[in-house]
Amino acid sequence: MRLYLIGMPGAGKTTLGRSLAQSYGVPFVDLDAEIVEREQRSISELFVGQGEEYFRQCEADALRAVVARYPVLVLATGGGTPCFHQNLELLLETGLTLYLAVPVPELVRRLQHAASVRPLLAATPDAAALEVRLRETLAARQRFYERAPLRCTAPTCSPEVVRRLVARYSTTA
Ligand SMILES: Nc1ncnc2c1ncn2[C@@H]1O[C@H](COP(=O)(O)OP(=O)(O)OP(=O)(O)O)[C@@H](O)[C@H]1O
Ligand SMILES: O=C(O)C1=C[C@@H](O)[C@@H](O)[C@H](O)C1
Ligand SMILES: [Mg+2]
Repeated sequence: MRLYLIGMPGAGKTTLGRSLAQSYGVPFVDLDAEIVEREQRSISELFVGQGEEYFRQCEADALRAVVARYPVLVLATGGGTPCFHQNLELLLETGLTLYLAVPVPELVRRLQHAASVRPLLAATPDAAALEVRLRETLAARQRFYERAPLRCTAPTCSPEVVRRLVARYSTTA
């Protein structure tokens, strides 16, 4: 089975994805890392140098390549992945998608020292500006994220909790 993690920047897709994959004993792929590998440039270089549209095309291409290569994996998507190029439809058709729902104040706590390396959050000089940016972004993305059949709400999103959710879903679906 392919398990896809979606959610806002800072939701913990990479962190949780890596430990979930380890506990299932299946490959872990981070889509942002995959894009960097394919393009041989950092996410910031792609965003700033080529623009968001170019980045979104790289992201869509990388997603399709990963899905074709791995019948079984845990995939940490990028924060915007489900919102462009029919990527959400692909995720819903080819695997089980879990939305990591984390309240904005918690995202601010996690990201305030790391926003500058995230291009979409780069121009946020302080926590208040970061919070505004995150709220706007979430408002635009929620309708995509909420189509995931599974959702886990912080602070309970441990690998154990997610494994239970997946097991319950798999026996009832
Ligand atoms: N459950 C958690 N509790 C507290 N902090 C966490 C938790 N999960 C992740 N973090 C911290 O939050 C930050 C962001 O986590 P992570 O990089 O996994 O998020 P992400 O969803 O992959 O973000 P992005 O979309 O930017 O790639 C990291 O500093 C990480 O250590
Ligand atoms: O939320 C977003 O749109 C992004 C999140 C990151 O994971 C990267 O995919 C990139 O910085 C864009
Ligand atoms: Mg990540």
